[in-house]
Amino acid sequence: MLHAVGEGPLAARLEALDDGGLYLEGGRIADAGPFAEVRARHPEAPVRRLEGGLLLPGFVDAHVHYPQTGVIGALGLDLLDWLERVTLPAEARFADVAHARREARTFLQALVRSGTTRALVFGSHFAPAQAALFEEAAALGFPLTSGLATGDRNLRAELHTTPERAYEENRALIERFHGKNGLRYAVTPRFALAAGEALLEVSGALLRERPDLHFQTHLNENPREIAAVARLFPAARDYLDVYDRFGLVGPRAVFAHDVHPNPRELERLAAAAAWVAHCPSSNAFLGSGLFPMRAHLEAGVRFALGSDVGAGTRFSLLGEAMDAYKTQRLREDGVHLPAAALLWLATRAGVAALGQADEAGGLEAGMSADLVWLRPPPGSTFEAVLAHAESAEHALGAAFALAREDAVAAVWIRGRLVFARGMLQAK
Ligand SMILES: Nc1nc2[nH]cnc2c(=O)[nH]1
Ligand SMILES: [Zn+2]
Repeated sequence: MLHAVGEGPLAARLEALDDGGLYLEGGRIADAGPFAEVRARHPEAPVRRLEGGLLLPGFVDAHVHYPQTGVIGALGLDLLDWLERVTLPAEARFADVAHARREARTFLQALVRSGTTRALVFGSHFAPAQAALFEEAAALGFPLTSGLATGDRNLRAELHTTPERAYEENRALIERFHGKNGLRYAVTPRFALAAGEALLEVSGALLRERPDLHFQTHLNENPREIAAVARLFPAARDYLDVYDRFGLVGPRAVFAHDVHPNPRELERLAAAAAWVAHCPSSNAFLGSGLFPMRAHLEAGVRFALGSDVGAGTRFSLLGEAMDAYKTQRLREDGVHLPAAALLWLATRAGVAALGQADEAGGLEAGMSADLVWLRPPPGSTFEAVLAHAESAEHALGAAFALAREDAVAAVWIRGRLVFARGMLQAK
């Protein structure tokens, strides 16, 4: 078993035990260490043996879209055309709540089968569809942070709301779900291109009324998008400033992408202790660009990893970590990311972005028992490489390169088995 420790991606170290043991109590890790020692301290406890493979903390996805599972893989488009031609039509179908509920189940299953045990999820534009997601997450015991996506221009008419309606629907959803059953609410205007001033004002008002809410949106993803935002908000200094003027830039905010920031925006994100969700497979897929990680690190801007499904090409945070690594290899100023940094980004960074760093992200005593057991499918390349791995770094590197959904053997959230290969879902 292994996890990453340390204060940031570049300070991260791996802690690994060949024959480790965890003692679970009330959904938490109550004791951890070498198996023989943990066993000796808890001689009566029932034992579940996990032979082979790697036991890791569950992954945390800091940016993923609930209504977009079905659009993964729509080739050949950049952000604005992809939204108009493929994604917004698919999202319009969530007006049908029966469709939405089926998709909510599929979406949550896709997360857990990929080893994701917590996530910040971009919601649907339809309040009943959003309620269905919260209900399904509560039924599964998935610690979801999410909110109603809102926009009042430049989408499709069916997806548009009004500032008044957005306020009322947000309030009702917050009342029903926030802080209950492990669910948390995030105010979620889609992006500045789709949100008029009054809608952004409503978003700020909701955050002022309830300072324990989270906030998420998109930022600086694509040059055409950035130019359009500048035309819509001529008084704003830059893209981030559009949000800042409405009180939306703070430590509980997560801005997806930020592929093309200017130095002022980086400085402001750092000063506000806001988070960026780096979504490498999406940025490659839509041709949005190569994330300037060094500039974020040098400015002191914190970032986590997001799959950004459906522009992202799979739910696996192992895959996103590999793509983050490759993206840096492709930049002249790229940051070298060792295995410990990638694991830190896939676990500790996401929980910190969600304000849950003390709750999950590692295997130390006191943490929620959110676990993923990777075991190579028999005959797989992952199995062959793992057999040769002589260090935890190499084993983990093989997992980032090769392990995807089919290598996830079992997943626990708060100590409860939520997925085991071969079973639809273990309750
Ligand atoms: N990648 C991505 N960027 C967006 N910007 C606004 N909406 C979206 C979306 O659905 N996906
Ligand atoms: Zn997104």
